[in-house]
Amino acid sequence: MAKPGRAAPAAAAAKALHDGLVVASHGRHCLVETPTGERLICHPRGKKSQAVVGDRVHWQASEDEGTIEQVLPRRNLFYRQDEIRTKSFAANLDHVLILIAAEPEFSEHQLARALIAAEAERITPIIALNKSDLVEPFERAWTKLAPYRRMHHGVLPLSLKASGEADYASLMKLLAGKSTLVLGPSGSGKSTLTNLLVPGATVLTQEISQALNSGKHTTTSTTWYWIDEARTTGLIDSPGFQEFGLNHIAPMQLAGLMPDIAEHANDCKFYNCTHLHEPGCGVIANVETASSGPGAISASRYKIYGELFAELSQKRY
Ligand SMILES: Nc1nc2c(ncn2[C@@H]2O[C@H](COP(=O)(O)OP(=O)(O)OP(=O)(O)O)[C@@H](O)[C@H]2O)c(=O)[nH]1
Ligand SMILES: [Zn+2]
Repeated sequence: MAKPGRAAPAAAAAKALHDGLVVASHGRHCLVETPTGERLICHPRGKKSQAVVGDRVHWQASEDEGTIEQVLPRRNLFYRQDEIRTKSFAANLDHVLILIAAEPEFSEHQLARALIAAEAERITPIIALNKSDLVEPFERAWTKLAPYRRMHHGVLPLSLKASGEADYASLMKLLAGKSTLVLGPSGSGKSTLTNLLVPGATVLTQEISQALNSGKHTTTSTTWYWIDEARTTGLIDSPGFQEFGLNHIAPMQLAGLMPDIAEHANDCKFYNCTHLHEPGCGVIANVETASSGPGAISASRYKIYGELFAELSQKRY
């Protein structure tokens, strides 16, 4: 039997805290990557501090798996919240890339909601419109996106299937050295994009979800991929773009989170203007009309503002 004094260094080694990055999560299990690139399954310690993809953690070894001892402070957390639950997508993001396509037709509401959620966490949104090879539907979608092309950083046109190489270059200009969450409705080309940027991503995802769920076939969970070998550019894939709940946002915050509306929200007569009906409202005065010039707030964006304001005012606490 080892003398008590001898056991101390081994016990200390087992208790050592290591740095890690959460690269996938399934239920309460996570896949954690070490600074040298090894990956291991970790479980949270107790009920608190559920880690999400993108989290930096301190973990401790326990046999061949690990325990997450601490989730380090996050710089942001991208999530949606409806009446029933909160769903966290990922933490510590530089960008949210919203991928929509000429076909199937995208929902402007959904797009506006995702942009507001990104803005609320100070994450730079990038909008990309895929399938530019489908000329007519692309033209229609491009026109519908006019207010969005003037905001944020414009809209990036893509044709992921037809001109992958050129798209790879234009995407990498924006994404290099950053961590980016990809979101988009079904059929917009998310898998095509992920496989273009990370060849073999689909296979990797299957392996990860099997590891996290003891080999059972599961729906894909949120997964972090490295685009480059040096592991500086991260791409995060996440299922689920429907029902983008914004219950965590107060109605009076909304205008500030919609850049085209925010631009005029300081020109109102009343400091607590809701921009819905007040006289002397800078927003209402700038909503596009038949005779308004460029730079006006689009009627569809103002309508979405009103609908969201009503929805968020009704929420129950
Ligand atoms: N015409 C055209 N089709 C494309 C383009 N990019 C992707 N597609 C097609 O669009 C369909 C959907 O692409 P996916 O990459 O599977 O889309 P997804 O967003 O992953 O879809 P889900 O798996 O349903 O979430 C596929 O049939 C692709 O081949 C493009 O640039 N042009
Ligand atoms: Zn106003």
